[in-house]
Amino acid sequence: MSVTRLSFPYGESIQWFSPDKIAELPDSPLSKWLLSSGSLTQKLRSHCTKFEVKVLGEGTITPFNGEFPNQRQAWVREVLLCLDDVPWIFARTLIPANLLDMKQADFLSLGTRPLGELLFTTDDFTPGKIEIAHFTPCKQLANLLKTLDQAVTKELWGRRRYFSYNDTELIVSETFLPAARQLIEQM
Ligand SMILES: C=C(O[C@@H]1C=C(C(=O)O)C=C[C@H]1O)C(=O)O
Repeated sequence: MSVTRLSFPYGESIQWFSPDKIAELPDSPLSKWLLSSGSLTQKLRSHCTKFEVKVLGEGTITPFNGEFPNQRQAWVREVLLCLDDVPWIFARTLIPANLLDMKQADFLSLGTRPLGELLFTTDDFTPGKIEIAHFTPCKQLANLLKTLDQAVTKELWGRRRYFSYNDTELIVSETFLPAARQLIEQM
């Protein structure tokens, strides 16, 4: 899989909704994955022999309009979570500058370790609300999926979770790629 950091960021401006505002969530088990609490990494690891985080890019950039209210800039980390060499999740994490300052070593040294190892192994971060989106990728994300040979035949589903740390919070969004949806729907 040859993706380049030159195209970072891959994320797109997406409309997120509270789950109860979505007329029709996808059939289970996908909706169970979208709404599941706990570490997604842990859940993914139980469905593969080889779990890998491929970092697409990280850096301080401007979030999309409305993506991260009151944050003109944020540390953004985009990764692919791969199960047995198949990319399942495109994840985009937004970390506000004040939180990055407090936990710089943790976040900047993550590399190919999953963020979940940081968020779920200490009591520092409190999981908050989940929002859901379903969308047709265009531009960067669509191009990324082309390079991954994952044709988009139907809308993608994603979720984003808020994690609070003292009086600030980070946002983790996870988009389920076509390969993941196909395999989850066979479960
Ligand atoms: C938040 C978690 O961490 C996962 C790992 C990520 C990363 O390494 O950037 C991003 C999103 C998550 O799916 C988790 O495991 O639930």
